[in-house]
Amino acid sequence: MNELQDFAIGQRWLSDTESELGLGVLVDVDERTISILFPKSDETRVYARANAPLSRILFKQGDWFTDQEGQEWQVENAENVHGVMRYNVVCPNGEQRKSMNETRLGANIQLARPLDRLLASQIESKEWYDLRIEALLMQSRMAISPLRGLLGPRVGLIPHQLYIAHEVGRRLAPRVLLADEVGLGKTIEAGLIIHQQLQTGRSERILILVPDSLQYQWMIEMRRRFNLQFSLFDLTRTASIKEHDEDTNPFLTEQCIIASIDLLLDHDDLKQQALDAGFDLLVIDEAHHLTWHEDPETGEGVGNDRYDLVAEFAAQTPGVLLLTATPEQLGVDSHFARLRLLDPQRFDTLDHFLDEEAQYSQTAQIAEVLMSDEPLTEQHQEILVELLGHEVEQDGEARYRAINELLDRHGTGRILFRNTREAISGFPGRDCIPAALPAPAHWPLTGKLREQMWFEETQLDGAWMEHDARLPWLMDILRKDLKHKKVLLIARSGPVVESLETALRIHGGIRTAMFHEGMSLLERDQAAAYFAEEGYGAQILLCSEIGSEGRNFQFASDLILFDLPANPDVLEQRIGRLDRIGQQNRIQIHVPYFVGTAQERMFRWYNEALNIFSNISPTAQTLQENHIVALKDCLLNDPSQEGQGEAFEALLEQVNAERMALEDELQAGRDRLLEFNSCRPKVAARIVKALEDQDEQNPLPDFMTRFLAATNIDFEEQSDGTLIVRPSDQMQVEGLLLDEEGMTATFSREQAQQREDAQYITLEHPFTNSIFEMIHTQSFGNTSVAVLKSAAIPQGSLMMEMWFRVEVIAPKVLNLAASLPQQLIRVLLNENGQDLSAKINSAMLHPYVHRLDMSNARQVVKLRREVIEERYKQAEQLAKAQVQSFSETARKRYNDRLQQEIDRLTYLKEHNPSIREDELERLKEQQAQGVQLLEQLSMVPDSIRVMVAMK
Ligand SMILES: Nc1ncnc2c1ncn2[C@@H]1O[C@H](COP(=O)(O)OP(=O)(O)OP(=O)(O)O)[C@@H](O)[C@H]1O
Repeated sequence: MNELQDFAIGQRWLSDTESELGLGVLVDVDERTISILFPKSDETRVYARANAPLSRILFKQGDWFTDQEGQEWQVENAENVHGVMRYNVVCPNGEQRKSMNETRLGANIQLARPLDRLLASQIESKEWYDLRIEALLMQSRMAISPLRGLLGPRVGLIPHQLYIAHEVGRRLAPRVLLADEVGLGKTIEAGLIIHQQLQTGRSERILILVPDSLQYQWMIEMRRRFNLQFSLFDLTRTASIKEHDEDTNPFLTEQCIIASIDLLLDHDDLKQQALDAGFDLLVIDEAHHLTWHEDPETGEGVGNDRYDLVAEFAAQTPGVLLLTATPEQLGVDSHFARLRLLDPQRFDTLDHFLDEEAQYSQTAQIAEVLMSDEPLTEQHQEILVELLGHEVEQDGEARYRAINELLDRHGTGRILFRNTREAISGFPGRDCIPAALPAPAHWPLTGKLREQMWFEETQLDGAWMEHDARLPWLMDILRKDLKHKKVLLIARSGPVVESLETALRIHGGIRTAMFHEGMSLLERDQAAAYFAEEGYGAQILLCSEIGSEGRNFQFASDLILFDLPANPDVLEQRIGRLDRIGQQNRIQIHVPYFVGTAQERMFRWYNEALNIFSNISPTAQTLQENHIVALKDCLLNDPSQEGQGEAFEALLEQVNAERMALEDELQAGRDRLLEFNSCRPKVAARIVKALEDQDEQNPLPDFMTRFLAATNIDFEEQSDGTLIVRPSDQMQVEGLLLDEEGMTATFSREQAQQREDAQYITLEHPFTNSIFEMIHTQSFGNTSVAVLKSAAIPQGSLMMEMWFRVEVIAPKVLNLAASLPQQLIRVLLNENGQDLSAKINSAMLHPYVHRLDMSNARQVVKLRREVIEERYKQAEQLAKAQVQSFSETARKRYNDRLQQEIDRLTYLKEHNPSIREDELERLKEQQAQGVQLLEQLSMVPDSIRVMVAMK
């Protein structure tokens, strides 16, 4: 078999990465894409023509194949007719000859049967055989592992993230709002979910829409941490695709795409094409920009353009992840509307939502009791009967189950995840360092708030700097206290940042970098990199407000707020650039303000009323909204005027008291419940432990070094434990994902996080997968003849070990293989046909098996051919019988597993309308389809080893 590059309809192709789909037929081809129908699994896939992971299947004279009716034929000769092969074939008894197109080939394809190879003296080395079996065993364990999709990512094991990933990543078509507080790892959670969805085949086409300033960061994060190659679609990219072919839909040329949401907002044609292309999973970052409100007059909902755009996509995409650290930033209306995007049936009207919110407190209170050691009183039991329909026993287990039941019925429980810093330890904390400066002589003390707060923004030429005390103050601290520090400065506007940067660089001789909306994306990323550079990098990065979202600057711990934003959530986003996972030091927040101006009052509002600098404040946004009118009054009016000063002091005091009361209330109430739902500590701890165990007992390092040595791939162990792996001229295998220039590899999670230049090699890394895939699809090590050193067995007699793979040909999305009791069957027979499979396992046999030189090995096969064939037939029969029982077990398991889920959802649906009807329907369909497909397991002979007993 070999590859032909020209495509023609009717050709047969096999997926390199998913051979279980069976043999596909090319059904459509155009300039950029090809479509392959896989009849066995009834799926059509569209691939980019340039890099389709497919192999053309061709047969040569003497090869055997099976046609669509299951009839076997041997090829006598073949000719190429307009790109499609026409085979002249003969049936096994030679009585019938005919000519048929390759289109008539059956979809089940068997590559290089091990027995045929063995009998043809194609004998492989003992090392290769051992490696093959180890790889198959690792792969089959992975297929049924609950950790699938969580092993590969280069991330630290952070419980709340793993909990969410585990909970959401396994869902079919997950639709959730990831709303952890700023900097707790929502991008990582989304990446973990995406990774699981892709690994298990639940999603294949993914679209990530982000603000344009975050596109590269997302692309890099997906590649660096998850080994996922997302393509960045901007105007240049889409235009260049269209240049080649006007009619191509660019969104069909790749499976995983990142684009700026503005690109689709500004270009209707692209938006339409993205909609037409269709995706399995949609991810929206910074989702607080999607806003919505109910028109008080008409009662109609009105969304902004972003909301409407996402609503269109969300309506036709099965999976949707929305990410925001500040879900209620723009009010409860928008929060409700975003939940409605995810589940329109459940969140039907705003009023209904508000009513329900009001009732959560009862649920929260009783959940609190259940979580504590407090005994359940009669009164508690009454509430529980009302909420759950039954009483709850006092023991821990029953209480835990009851909490789960409550959580399942809690309104947003299944779709909203919000972890807070309070619940997650390890953040070093923050200090506020105010700098009270004299106001410039003509600073406005009356008039518009905009001018009283940010007068510099009205002077685009930078003239304000001449009299602004913040500039000398800034130069001074950068030269003294912050001399050897990395400093992030954020101001609201681009022009202000530009003027400041020029002044610091030219007049202050300070190494600066800048980041604002007037710069190209590339320039911004370069600036961020210059700032991150140790040693010679910039001392200060000056950002406009766009730098306050999503970026990672936790290597710095000094933040200068050159001005204060109008909104507490925006302020939290700013601080969040530094106050993130990975921050090692207490964060120093420097806040200059002009004494006696609105700036001072704003500072005091944030500091004394909302207490936002020293702690993330979950109530700040709501409090500000509630007091916005009084606050505006106080900000606008000079406190030295009569009565104003007292009014402001009173407001600060009142709101501070309210804040503390509200925080106490939240503490006692609903947020604890939401927190518990967002991370159930026991479950999270179990996942972390399982991953730690896997890291500790990882079989991969040993396997990999032996594999590299056995296949002549160059590798060198470094003193720090990393490996440098390079392809060599003598390399004995093909098809591995290894670049010409090679790679630095590490197997250690810890090292992988420090050494980003090193590939983190895991069971899910593309390189490992390419080895497994090569083994799966090629004959690597699938025959072996060895010596069995044992005095207990008659000398010269044979023992045979044969492996068969059990495969389900089905759409990957059903994940049926996970229900098989095993994916491999091993049969061990002695020469007389005694079945020793159960008695002697591989590990027991291993120490007794030794190499046999090739010429003796060939002799053995030649002389003992009959016995070998006989035992092989027997093994096949034994394996077939097992496959039958596997099929029954798998059907029962699959059916039961889905039935449990269906029962749970049906039951919950009676109590909690947050269960979507289509979720239930989908499960039922999946159950029926899966059970049916599991009836037809196929058994593929994988490998064979003949052992000769010698002393
Ligand atoms: N499990 C992890 N292992 C290693 N690094 C992590 C992990 N989780 C988060 N980080 C790092 O912490 C920082 C914050 O993570 P991330 O950007 O995902 O947070 P976020 O919640 O999306 O932030 P924001 O609210 O600012 O958008 C990032 O630099 C990320 O790389």
